Amino acid sequence: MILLEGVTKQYGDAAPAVDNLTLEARTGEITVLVGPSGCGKTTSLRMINRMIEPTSGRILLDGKDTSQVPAAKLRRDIGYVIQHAGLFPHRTVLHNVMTVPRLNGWGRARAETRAREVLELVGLPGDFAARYPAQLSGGQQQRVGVARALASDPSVILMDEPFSAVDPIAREGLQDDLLRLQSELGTTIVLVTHDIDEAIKLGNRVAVLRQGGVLAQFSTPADLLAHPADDFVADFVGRDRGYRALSFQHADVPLHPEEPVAFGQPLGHREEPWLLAVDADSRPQGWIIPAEVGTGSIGPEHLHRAGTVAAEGGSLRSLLDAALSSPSGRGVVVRDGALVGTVRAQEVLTVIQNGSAPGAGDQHADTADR
Ligand SMILES: Nc1ncnc2c1ncn2[C@@H]1O[C@H](COP(=O)(O)OP(=O)(O)OP(=O)(O)O)[C@@H](O)[C@H]1O
Repeated sequence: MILLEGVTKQYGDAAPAVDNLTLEARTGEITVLVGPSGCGKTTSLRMINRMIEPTSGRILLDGKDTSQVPAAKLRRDIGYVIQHAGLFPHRTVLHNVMTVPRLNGWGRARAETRAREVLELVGLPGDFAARYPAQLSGGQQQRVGVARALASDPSVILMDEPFSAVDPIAREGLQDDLLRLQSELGTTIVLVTHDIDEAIKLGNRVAVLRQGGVLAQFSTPADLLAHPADDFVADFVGRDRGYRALSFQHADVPLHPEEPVAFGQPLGHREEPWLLAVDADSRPQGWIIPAEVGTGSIGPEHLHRAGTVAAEGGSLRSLLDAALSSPSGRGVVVRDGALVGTVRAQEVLTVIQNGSAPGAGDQHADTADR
C-alpha cells in the first residue's frame, strides 16, 4: 500500500504544484491520477519513487517512510513506465529489459531468462528480443517498456501516460493487456493519464486532481460517474457519463433465440432481411442480407461485420452497444464466444428506465466493453 500523507510540492516560490495531497493506493489495485494539464499528476507520481522530493508531507510504502529509503534503491525497486517507453536506442529489446535485473545484481543468465519471460507476458514473440527499439512500432515499444518495468518483479509500478503516444487501436490492446497482467500478477499500479476514459477503464480507484494539485475527488469509477463531487469533476468526467456509468450496471435483459445460418454453406430459403452467420463452433461471423447471397454459399464477401458482441451477463452498456451497433438491430450475445441469443435496444432501455439495474459496483468495466 502506498500512502501519501499531506504531501505538498512547491517549485521555488511558485504556487504549489501539489497541495496537501492525501491519497491511499491500495495493494494489488490500479490507482489512477487524472486531471487537466499542469494539475500536478506527474509531480505526484514522481514523488512516490523520489525522483522528486516533496516539500512537506510523508509518503509511506507498506508502512515505511520512503524518505528513509535510499532514492536509488527505491527507483530500482519500483517499476516505472513513461510515454514513448524511454528505451535505450542502442540496446536490443532483450538488453533493455535485462537492465534493471542486472542493476539489481542478477546474473546474466537469470536476467535473460526473466527478460524473455516478461517479453512473452506482454505479447512480444521471441524474435523481437534481438531487435532495436527503432525497429518496433510505438505500441510494441510501449510493450517493451512495460516488460522492462515488470522484469525485476516489482510489487509497485508507476506509469506516466504510458499509452498516450500510441494510436487508439493499439492503445486499447495495451490497456486490455495491462488489465490482464495486473490481475494475473497482482501488482500495485499507480497510473497517470489525462484521459478520463482511460482512467475509468483501468482504475480500481481514480483520483481527480484540479489545478494546483488539489484533490477534487477520489473514488471508484462507478461512483465518480454516478456522484461527481462538484461541477469541476462533473465537467471533467464529461457529458457521456450517464452512458459510461452503464458499464458498471448489470441486469437481466430478455434474450431472444436467434436462428443463425452456417458460414460457408448454402443459405437455403430464408425470408428475413438480416441473418446471422456462425461458424461450425457457433461463433458469430457477421450479418448477411439473403438477397446478396443468392443460391451460392455464404462467403466472407457477404458479411456485414459492423457491430459489437456482448458477453452473456455483460454490462448494460455492452448489451446496448451490441444492439445499437448491429445492422439488424439485434445485439449478439455470446458465451465463451458462441452465440446464445440476441437482445433489443428498446428492451435494454426499458430495463434502464425501470431502474431495475442494480446499483453501480466498484468493478472494472467488463471485458465486453473493452
Ligand atoms: N521542475 C519544475 N520546475 C518548476 N515548475 C515545475 C517543474 N515541474 C513541474 N512544474 C510545474 O508544476 C505544475 C505541475 O506539473 P506536472 O508536470 O506535475 O503536471 P501534470 O498534471 O503532470 O501535467 P501534464 O498533464 O501537462 O503532464 C505545473 O504548473 C508545472 O509547470
